[in-house]
Amino acid sequence: MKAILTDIEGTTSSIAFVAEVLFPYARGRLADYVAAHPTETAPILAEVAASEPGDPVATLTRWIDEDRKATPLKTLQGMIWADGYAAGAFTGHVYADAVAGLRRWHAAGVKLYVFSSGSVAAQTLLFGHSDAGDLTPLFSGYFDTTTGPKREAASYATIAAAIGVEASAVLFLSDTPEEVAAARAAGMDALLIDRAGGGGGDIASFDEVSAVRSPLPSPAKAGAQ
Ligand SMILES: CSCCC(=O)C(=O)COP(=O)(O)O
Ligand SMILES: [Mg+2]
Repeated sequence: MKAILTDIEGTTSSIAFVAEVLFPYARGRLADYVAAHPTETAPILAEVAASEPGDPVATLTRWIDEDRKATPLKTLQGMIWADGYAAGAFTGHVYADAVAGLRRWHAAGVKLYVFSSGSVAAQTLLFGHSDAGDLTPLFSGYFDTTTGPKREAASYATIAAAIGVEASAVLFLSDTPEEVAAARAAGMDALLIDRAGGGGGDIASFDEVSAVRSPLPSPAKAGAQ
C-alpha cells in the first residue's frame, strides 16, 4: 500500500460537525457574504443561475438544506468557513483514531491524500484548524469534485494518475458504499467505514484498518516504537 485516500464527512470527521456546525454557519452568512464579496462570488452565482433559474442565493440556501454536493456551493461554503476558522468560531472535528492513524501511516511513509465533496480550500481549512492542531503536514494532496464525482470510477482513476501510483496501491476509506464501489471499480482497494458500528461496514474506526490490511502499522506496534 503506497497511498491512502480518505473521505472526510463520516470518515475522518463526524457527520454532526458538518451538518450542525459547518452547514448552519455558511447558511446563516450566505446572503451577507455574497453582498460583501460581489467580485469573488459573481462567477459562483452565475454558475448556479445557469443550472437553475431564479435567485441564486435562494437556490444555494436550498442546496445546503438538501445537502447537495454541487461544486459551486462547496466553493462558496469554503470561502465562508474561512471566516469562521479565522475567527475561532469552531475548529475542524477529526476523530482521535483518525488523527492517530494518519500520523502513524505518515510516519510509516504512506502518502496521504483527501478526496471530499468539500472544496480543497475547505479541506485544508478543516485539517489546518483541527481539534488536534494543524494536520496539513501529514497530507500530500487534496482532491474535490473538480476532479470528478465521488461516485464515478473515472474520478478515482484520475486521482491515481495524478498522484503517480497504480490504483491497486491506493487504499480508499469512505462511509459511503457508492464511493467505495466506484473506487473498487477503478482498481483501488477500498474499505467502508461505519462509525456507528452497526456491522454494515468493513471497519468502525481507523484503528481497525491494520487488522484488515496487515502491511499497515497497527496502533499497538506504533505505540511500542
Ligand atoms: C471539507 S469539509 C466540508 C465537508 C463537506 O462540505 C462535505 O460535503 C463532505 O462530504 P464528504 O465527501 O467529505 O463526505
Ligand atoms: Mg463521506
